[in-house]
Amino acid sequence: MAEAEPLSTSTQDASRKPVCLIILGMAGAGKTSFSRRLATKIVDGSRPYLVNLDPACREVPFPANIDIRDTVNYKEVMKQYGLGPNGGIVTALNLFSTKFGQVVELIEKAGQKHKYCVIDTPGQIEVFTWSASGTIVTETLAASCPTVVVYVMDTVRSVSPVTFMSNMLYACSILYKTRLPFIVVMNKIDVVDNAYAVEWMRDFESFQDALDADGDGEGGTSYAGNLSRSMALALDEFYRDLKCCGVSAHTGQGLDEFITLVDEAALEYERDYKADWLKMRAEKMEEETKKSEELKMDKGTEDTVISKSRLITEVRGGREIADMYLKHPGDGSSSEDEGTETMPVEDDKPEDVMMFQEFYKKHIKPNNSGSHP
Ligand SMILES: Nc1nc2c(ncn2[C@@H]2O[C@H](COP(=O)(O)OP(=O)(O)OP(=O)(O)O)[C@@H](O)[C@H]2O)c(=O)[nH]1
Repeated sequence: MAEAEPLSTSTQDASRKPVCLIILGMAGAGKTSFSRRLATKIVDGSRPYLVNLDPACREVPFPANIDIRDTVNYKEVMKQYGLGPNGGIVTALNLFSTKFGQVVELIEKAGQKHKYCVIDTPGQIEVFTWSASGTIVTETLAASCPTVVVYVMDTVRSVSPVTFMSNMLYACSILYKTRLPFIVVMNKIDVVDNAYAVEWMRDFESFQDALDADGDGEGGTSYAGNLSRSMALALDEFYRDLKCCGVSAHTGQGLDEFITLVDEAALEYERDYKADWLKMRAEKMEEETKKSEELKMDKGTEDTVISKSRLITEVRGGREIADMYLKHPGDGSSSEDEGTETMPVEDDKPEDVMMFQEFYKKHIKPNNSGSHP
């Protein structure tokens, strides 16, 4: 395997980009606490550049350089568009992602002073991982900076083998979706040592034993237990090259090992992933250019060509497309209205019926062929 160039450590290097760490994990796993802990870590003379992407958090417990809450008021979004909390978070993130190109420019510049950029994401993992905005954010970052996905797992809750398996399946799905270097951070080791989790990953038998021993819990021979058993086999490949370490966001234990893994992952990005990302980006751009050219060719004259900018920014009635996008399907109707369909008003006035019958007699032949007289 080709040796990768080590990353420059000079703080004066204008072309150096920071290593971006996207912090993901299930609600309460400790993403924000871990980000706060990283915020205090000085590496090569600098602390990380910090980005908060959680629009709904009451306060950010670290000095964020970029905070989504400065751009999008999540409560206002909920109020204006009649959304619930989760709809508000998704919409706020969607709005922010339209500006993410500018955010990346700031992050790129930050590379001159900061070696790492830590990006904390919303509490509900699916809001980021399975949303269009999450994909835009991840792809925009990965196309310009070394990017690593950091999956924070709650080591205390994962002592249940079924919960552990749920975490691993989630982590695996994110790894294959993002196709980026990946680190599993087993958090809260000040409460429970993560050795059990490492053993379950390395030794299939020990995980099976844990499931058997969990007979009274969700494991044993229950449906979830059996599913976990078969999944453990499927995940063998995933575990093989997985980078993982135990940390405590509270005490700072394990942070040095984590930084070592991050540096390895950044080299891996340069060596194994960057070329793919650049290729993917070039292909996407080529495809877009081809599509817009095809559209022009298909439509021919200027009159019939749909203006692309008009399509993107405006819809019928002159409303901004963002307004339409933000409009919640439930807006303007109470919950009691759900499921009732408005029937078109029928306008069968007697004079209209007579007119129609006269028209019918005049124009339609008795054999109902529909041909004109
Ligand atoms: N003992 C211990 N508790 C921790 C640690 N990290 C986080 N916690 C606690 O776990 C809880 C959740 O931590 P957060 O940092 O808010 O977790 P999160 O994943 O950001 O949560 P959401 O964004 O709200 O989903 C808090 O009560 C933290 O104090 C740790 O390393 N050790």
